[in-house]
Amino acid sequence: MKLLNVPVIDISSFRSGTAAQKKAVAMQVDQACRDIGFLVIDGHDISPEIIADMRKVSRAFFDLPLEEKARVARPAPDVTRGYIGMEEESVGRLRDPTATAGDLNESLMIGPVDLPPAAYAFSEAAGKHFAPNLWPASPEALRTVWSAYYREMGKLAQTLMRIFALALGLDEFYFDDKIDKHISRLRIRNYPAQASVPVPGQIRAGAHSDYGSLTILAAEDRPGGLQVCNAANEWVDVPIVPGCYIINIGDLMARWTNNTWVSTLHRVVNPPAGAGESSRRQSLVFFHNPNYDAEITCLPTCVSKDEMPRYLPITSGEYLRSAFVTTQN
Ligand SMILES: O=C(O)CCC(=O)C(=O)O
Ligand SMILES: [Fe+2]
Repeated sequence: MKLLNVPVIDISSFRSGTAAQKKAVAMQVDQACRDIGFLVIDGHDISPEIIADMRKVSRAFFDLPLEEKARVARPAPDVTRGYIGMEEESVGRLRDPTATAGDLNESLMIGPVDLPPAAYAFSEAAGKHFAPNLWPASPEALRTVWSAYYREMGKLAQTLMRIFALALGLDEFYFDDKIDKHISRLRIRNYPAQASVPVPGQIRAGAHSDYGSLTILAAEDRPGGLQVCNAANEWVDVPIVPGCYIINIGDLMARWTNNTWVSTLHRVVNPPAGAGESSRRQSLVFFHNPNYDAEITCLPTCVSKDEMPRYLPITSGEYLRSAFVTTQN
């Protein structure tokens, strides 16, 4: 029986357990990634303080007047840095070109905070994956807090990729050298309370799947939250468990696994009319992406000898570049 709801998995015994305990965690993760593409993890070691600091400085940024926020506006559609205002993007448009209403959130986004050597980071193949970050002048602490959080997310993503490797029957460290110069993005989304009724079809974030290897999301339990489309084609709420992260795999991981794992559609729905100020919601979203020169070629354990892989090999950087250009997300 396929999982139709998102499971909660404690990964602490992967970090400190025996080989058998690590394998047991990996097997649970494998089932979640095959069946629904989402899991909630407990037992990560990210401190509650850094999450609270992230929430505080990010909220202070979104509370600034629009002119201030616009000083760090995204410089061009294919540069995934900076501020994107309310209704400026529609993440559902790629799958549904009739989804013309803009999403009811605003966001601020950064890329890598520690650069690899210039010859690698600024080569032609690197494209804009190491474009400079646009740091707002206020709040002053944002840069330090966000940089520290980005680094923490990179470490947690490495642990998750090790779990993924075991789950896929590979050596635990299989992905390590493919993610040691990762081109991940950290994006904080602010979903304000809704003072007026949205236009038909307009929601907080339209139905989409993520692009990269995996996403690490700290959500908030507020009216108008995250839903995932399960294997029975029903929208189910993703559980918000205090202190836990929501993890999902992206399209690149599905491709890497030859669709053994699923990158599922998800969306953020509106709060009920009149829900009031308590429906303001903030998401800390870390989109993990492998090194730009990592070859995304069908994993050896995801295809049998007499079968052809479904996809041609492509580099992570080229795959993501074309996804950003298509959707301007
Ligand atoms: O805010 C959320 O809960 C999810 C946001 C999301 O799916 C995304 O940013 O890709
Ligand atoms: Fe998403």
